[in-house]
Amino acid sequence: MTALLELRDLHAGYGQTRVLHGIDLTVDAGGVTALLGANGAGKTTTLRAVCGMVRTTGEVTLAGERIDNRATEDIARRGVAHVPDGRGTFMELTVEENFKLGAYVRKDREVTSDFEQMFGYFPRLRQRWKQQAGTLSGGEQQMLAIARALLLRPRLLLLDEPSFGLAPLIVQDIFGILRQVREAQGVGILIVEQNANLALDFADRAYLLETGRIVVSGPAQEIREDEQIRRSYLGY
Ligand SMILES: Nc1ncnc2c1ncn2[C@@H]1O[C@H](COP(=O)(O)OP(=O)(O)OP(=O)(O)O)[C@@H](O)[C@H]1O
Repeated sequence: MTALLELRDLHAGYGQTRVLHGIDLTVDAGGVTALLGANGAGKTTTLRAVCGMVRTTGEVTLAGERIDNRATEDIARRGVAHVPDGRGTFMELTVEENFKLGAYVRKDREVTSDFEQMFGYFPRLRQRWKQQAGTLSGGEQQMLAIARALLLRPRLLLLDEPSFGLAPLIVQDIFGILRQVREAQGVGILIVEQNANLALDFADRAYLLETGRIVVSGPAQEIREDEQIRRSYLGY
């Protein structure tokens, strides 16, 4: 399979604080890669590094093209959509306005049919169309954030803890939809999750990050079935 995203010897940090110390990671085209690790390991920073929100050294390659240290907007135009932790929706705007912002970089006329496609995935968003995003439930906000990212028609979707703070049934719903999206749109996904079980179930490939370094990597299924890895790193 061709690599969609490749990180090679990636270093990143904030000012004097170095957070990532040489990460190698791959997302296959149409594949799902999970990035796991304890609080503060550098998972969010890795996603930020991919979409140009922190300064990096090393290589970030999207479908064979270097994107490291480009502007965030330029990276978005090349097909990278980011659903940050805290959802990244515009809380004071309505669902409709958030949808329109999601599609803002698109110049084609198919946006309206993509709105319909999003309603197919997330019927509740149609019912909440004129509602302010800040007044939606946590699950609806996560759905809106994912829909908004998908309206970019990304090649790569970066998801930062999509299950955070949500009830188990909603989480199941959202992951069910992510599976459909992956099949229907062939989008590659890099997902950060505290819920290792959930992420390993969803992903084909996984990496375990510890204080800015990858300590375990491999097929998600193998990691899920490895009792020693589970006990040492995942705490279950
Ligand atoms: N804007 C920032 N300025 C300075 N340090 C930061 C900033 N953001 C994160 N850090 C530091 O970088 C380190 C890694 O943080 P990061 O958010 O990437 O970890 P994480 O693995 O995503 O953790 P969590 O699961 O808690 O979100 C932490 O020590 C954190 O304090």
